[in-house]
Amino acid sequence: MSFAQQVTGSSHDVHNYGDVSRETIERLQIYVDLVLKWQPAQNLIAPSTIPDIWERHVIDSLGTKWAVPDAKTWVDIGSGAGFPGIVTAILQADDPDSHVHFIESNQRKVAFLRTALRETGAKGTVHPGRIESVAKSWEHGPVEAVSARALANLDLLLNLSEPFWRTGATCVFHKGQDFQREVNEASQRWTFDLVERNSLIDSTSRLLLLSNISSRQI
Ligand SMILES: C[S@@+](CC[C@H](N)C(=O)[O-])C[C@H]1O[C@@H](n2cnc3c(N)ncnc32)[C@H](O)[C@@H]1O
Repeated sequence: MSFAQQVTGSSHDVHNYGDVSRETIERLQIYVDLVLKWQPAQNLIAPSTIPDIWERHVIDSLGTKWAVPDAKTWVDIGSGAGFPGIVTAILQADDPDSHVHFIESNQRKVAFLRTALRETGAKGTVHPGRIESVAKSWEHGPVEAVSARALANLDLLLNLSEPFWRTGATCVFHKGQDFQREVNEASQRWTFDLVERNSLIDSTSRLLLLSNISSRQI
């Protein structure tokens, strides 16, 4: 059975979660088709999640942009196959002032992300390399939000994204059921204002929105 044949959900499922235009649905479909096409060679997502790609990856990623709807400029760190960054870029594809920057160290995923941007018509720039070095030599101005999913614990995420939140970005981090322990640990090194949002697909997971961040070690 091909990967496409394994998929149980469809683009129509997106309508159960929010108001999304026909053009956005079409772009999301192009993106999902591309992930499935590249999956055999690139192993972009965990094979066990392919049947649920719409819910587990696409719909889960919609929550990022919807959590900070006014943010137009984003950095998505450790982008992988583009969840949530490509979904964010697709949601704001019609806004001429919007832009998503992707930072990814794996060259094959960099190639995939560039192809996904081109084929969906979403706006963004892919920065190949490690977050630590790309962020430290950042020359693209401040961004309004920084996103990450399945990358690192909260303490490390705050370290990695410091060059972006220092210039005013709100952090939007997807976190699993261990989120409270991560918040407690990170609170020992950082102060921040925190808003918790339920994940769109899973009542035990959260989207953590952090702002007014500073280090306790001065
Ligand atoms: C587990 S994947 C998650 C990808 C995507 N955010 C998702 O949720 O599907 C983590 C990705 O981050 C990338 N990555 C990990 N550490 C990195 C670093 N220090 N700099 C840049 N990319 C990194 C890996 O190459 C990988 O593609």
